[in-house]
Amino acid sequence: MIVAHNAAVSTYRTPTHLAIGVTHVEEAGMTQSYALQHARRVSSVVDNASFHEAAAQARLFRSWTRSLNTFQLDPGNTSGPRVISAAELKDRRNRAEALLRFSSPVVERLHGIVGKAGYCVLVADADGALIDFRGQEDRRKEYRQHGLYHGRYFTEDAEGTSGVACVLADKEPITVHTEDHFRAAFTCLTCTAAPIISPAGELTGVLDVSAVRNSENRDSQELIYAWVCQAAEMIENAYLLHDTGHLWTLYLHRSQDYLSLHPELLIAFDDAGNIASMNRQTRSMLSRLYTAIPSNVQHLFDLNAGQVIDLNSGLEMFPLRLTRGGDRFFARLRPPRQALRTISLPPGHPAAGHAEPAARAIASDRLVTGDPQVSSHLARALQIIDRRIPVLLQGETGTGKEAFALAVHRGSLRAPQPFVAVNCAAIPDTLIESELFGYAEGAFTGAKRKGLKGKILQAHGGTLFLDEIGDMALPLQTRLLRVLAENELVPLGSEQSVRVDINLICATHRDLARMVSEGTFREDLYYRLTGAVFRLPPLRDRTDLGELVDFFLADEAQAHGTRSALSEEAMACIRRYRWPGNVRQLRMALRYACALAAAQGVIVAEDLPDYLRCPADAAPAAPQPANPPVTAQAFDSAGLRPGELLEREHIAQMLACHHWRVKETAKALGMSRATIYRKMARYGIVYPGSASLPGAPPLSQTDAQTDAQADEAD
Ligand SMILES: Nc1ncnc2c1ncn2[C@@H]1O[C@H](COP(=O)(O)OP(=O)(O)OP(=O)(O)O)[C@@H](O)[C@H]1O
Repeated sequence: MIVAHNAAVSTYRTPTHLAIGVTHVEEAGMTQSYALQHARRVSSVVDNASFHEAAAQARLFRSWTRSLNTFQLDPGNTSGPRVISAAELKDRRNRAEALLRFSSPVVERLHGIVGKAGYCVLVADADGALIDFRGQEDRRKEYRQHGLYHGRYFTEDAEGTSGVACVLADKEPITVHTEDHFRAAFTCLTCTAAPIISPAGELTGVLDVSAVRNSENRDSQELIYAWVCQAAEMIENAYLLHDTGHLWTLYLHRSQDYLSLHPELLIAFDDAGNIASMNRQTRSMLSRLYTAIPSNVQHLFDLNAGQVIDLNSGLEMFPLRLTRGGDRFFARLRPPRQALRTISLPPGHPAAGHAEPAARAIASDRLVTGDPQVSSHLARALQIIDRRIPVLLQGETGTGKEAFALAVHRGSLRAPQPFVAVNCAAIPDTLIESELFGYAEGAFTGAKRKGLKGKILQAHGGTLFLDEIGDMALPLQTRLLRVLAENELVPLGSEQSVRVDINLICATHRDLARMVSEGTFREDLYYRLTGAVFRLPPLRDRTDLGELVDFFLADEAQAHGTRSALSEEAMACIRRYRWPGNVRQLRMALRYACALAAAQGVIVAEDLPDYLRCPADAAPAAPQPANPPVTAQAFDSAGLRPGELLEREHIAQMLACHHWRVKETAKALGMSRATIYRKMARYGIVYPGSASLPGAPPLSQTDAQTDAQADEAD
């Protein structure tokens, strides 16, 4: 940072209340006389209104005038910009998480283009605080010394004219080249900045590309100017596309080749054609054509929303002509995301009043939420997830706890960051510690040479999903508690703690409260995990079975190219069954049926798995598997809850259907082999005619590990 050593009284006109002097900074190579000279020039220009009237120059002149007259700043001041505290920077970055999420990849790319030429790339928030920085490693010190670093604060009222300050004032891009800066401290900088406007039309940030001691003239910045404007537009478009996922979005370009790569125009509208949002290019083009920009697509294209949607059906691209001006475009229409439509709650629903803005509600297009209980849970989870409230999901096996957790992650601000899922029951106790916490180089014999980054650290910045948390051993619970309390972890064999920042979602089918009272689950951890608790209903209680069936049939069709329909008889079988394996079992059953029915295209009852087939005239209330598990009657039901009893029954059925081959059963159930072994041990499911599990003892560390590895390889 620039350090002021000395002060000398200047002779130029100074703001009346300031007993100013020119501080000179030898480290920055700036002399006192230079600062004085600059200050005189600024004063004289403002006093004599002698700036050129070119648009940008006029903006600079206005900014100089405000800096000198309104804010009473000293143009001869050579000290650096105000630096905000680390805590304030963190807070600002948190508040601008959405902006950073969309700007980060673009900033990275832009830096890849301009970095080697000596430019750094910065993002300022809407108040002018620099919250993101990319610069060449070997120039960092220099950038920092001149205020081009995160944590610096560039507002016009404090630092006078600068690229960021001008954009904040006028919401227009600008290049502020060397002596265009108001304060002498910044005249060695060349800054080109552009606004980043949110889909709601508000200024949310500023993208800035700057260099120190750029020897080129101002015209040389034209290319940088074009890049910065284009990059800012890319950020805005990404923001808009994310924000309007619940709407129809038209992508338009004059050339069909560029339509997918880089659409010129983006217009988002609802089912009635009301335009909810458009990108900057659309806005500027339409404002040239209309005095007031039309509010419905019908006025733009002479086609109502329904006709535009019809044009799109079955076509990847279609032509569209603007009514006014007659420009022709190639168009693509993105339909609203399904999840958003299914999770919108009816007015009067307890969660409806608190609905977040639509963009936040985009949870996933991979989760069926037609059941009101599921949709209400999802809406609430999305409302709290960005507030660092840990979520606990409860529900029987296969009810979609992991799918739900993933949807919540995808609808959170952390969506671009990793989602890391760990099944605490599937990893042997002896391995789970290193899996979760990682270990340092050479931590123990057999450790990987370079150490291992544990799952918790892999989830840094994103979401960690701990499935079957009730199966975590007490010592590990203690370690996890420490991580959650301190936001730090120490990998095995390391002495250094590492900071971690995660959203935590846990799941269990166990009764954690009961485990706490029995002393098998730590009470303090229980309260840490249960910021919000959602119980996912079993499939037999869900009202959206039909939607789930459609969803899985569509999924199969997409994977295999042929769409199968369900006969009424087959659907009746599906409706009658109790689904102990829940949504997972339904998915696998439909996959099986689609494979058998592939040729004829209609799934009949005979195509369904044995356990599902039931004659229409003898619909059983309880499952009557074609191949009943030999050992079912040997189960000890003591201590198992209804959901667990069903799961036990389901796994036993599936094992019997698959001739007790664990690998195939695991595949059919969509579980890992290690999980099947665990569940067999837990529920006391034994191989027919045997007192132990099939094959070698499955729960030995090596076998379960080998199975887990094999599952990963599968
Ligand atoms: N609402 C849903 N919409 C679409 N697919 C779903 C839904 N719920 C579950 N699934 C699918 O069902 C399968 C099982 O779901 P998932 O693994 O999330 O269940 P789970 O409750 O976590 O199971 P477990 O308790 O055994 O860990 C997955 O393939 C998942 O994608």
